[in-house]
Amino acid sequence: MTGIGIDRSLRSALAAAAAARHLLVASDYDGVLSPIVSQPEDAVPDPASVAAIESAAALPNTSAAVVSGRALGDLSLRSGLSVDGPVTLIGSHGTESSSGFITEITDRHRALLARIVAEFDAIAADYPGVRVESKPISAALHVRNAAPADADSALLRAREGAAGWEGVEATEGKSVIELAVIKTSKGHALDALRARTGADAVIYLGDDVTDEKAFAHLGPADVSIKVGEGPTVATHRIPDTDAVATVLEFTLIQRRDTLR
Ligand SMILES: O=P(O)(O)OC[C@H]1O[C@H](O[C@H]2O[C@H](CO)[C@@H](O)[C@H](O)[C@H]2O)[C@H](O)[C@@H](O)[C@@H]1O
Repeated sequence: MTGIGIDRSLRSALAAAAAARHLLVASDYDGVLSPIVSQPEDAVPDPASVAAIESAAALPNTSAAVVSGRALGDLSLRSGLSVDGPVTLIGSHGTESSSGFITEITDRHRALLARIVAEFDAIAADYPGVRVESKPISAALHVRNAAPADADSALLRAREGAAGWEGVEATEGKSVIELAVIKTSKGHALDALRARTGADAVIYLGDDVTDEKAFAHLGPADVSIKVGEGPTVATHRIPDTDAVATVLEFTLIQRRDTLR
């Protein structure tokens, strides 16, 4: 793998990061390791990307992580990566880690989450194809499989209703609105990972709105890579999950060369 398919500026940024004393390779899951599909439970990762991440995590002075909006257990199940394994898994948009919740969940949080789920269930019941995903600190209203007018109405009801309740944090992503009962930030999760690993360079790949918080926490020695279309603060862009595998394999080869 020579990095064919990724542009020269990204190749040289990856090579520079791969020469760091300690490298952290971190990636989003949906839309990055796995293509976007109709049903969340059908999201299967590209085996080449997972193999490259696992191989990176096995190298000296090199750490690897997957940072996802999915619940931690679901992320482990879909990715095939163990919660206790060498690749660190972070779920719930940076709020759940393999060592437990980063923020404590109280009875008030649980009660608010139950109200959100009930509200989402009521919305979903009115629009065929709309479904609710319930997670430890949030609920997601998925509209990908609804007729366009129904999808718009369902999202509007969520925006004008529960999204405005006190203590609720709303995030919109790919055909989804998600309401969380505690503040989430993939950026803070990356900061914590950087501090824990002592990484002096971070490579992060993401495709969605919540990944922008991660990109915003990266500095000049890091490499931020947006996957697909849409506005971004990332400094590099690649088209799809095939290119993700190319980037991860190229990074692995560069890192092995550095360590040789
Ligand atoms: O942070 P990520 O790993 O990208 O997770 C973001 C959300 O991903 C999932 O939903 C998205 O992917 C589904 C499967 O491709 C797709 O059907 C859905 O339309 C997308 O919004 C997941 O279900 C959510 O919990 C994550 O927050």
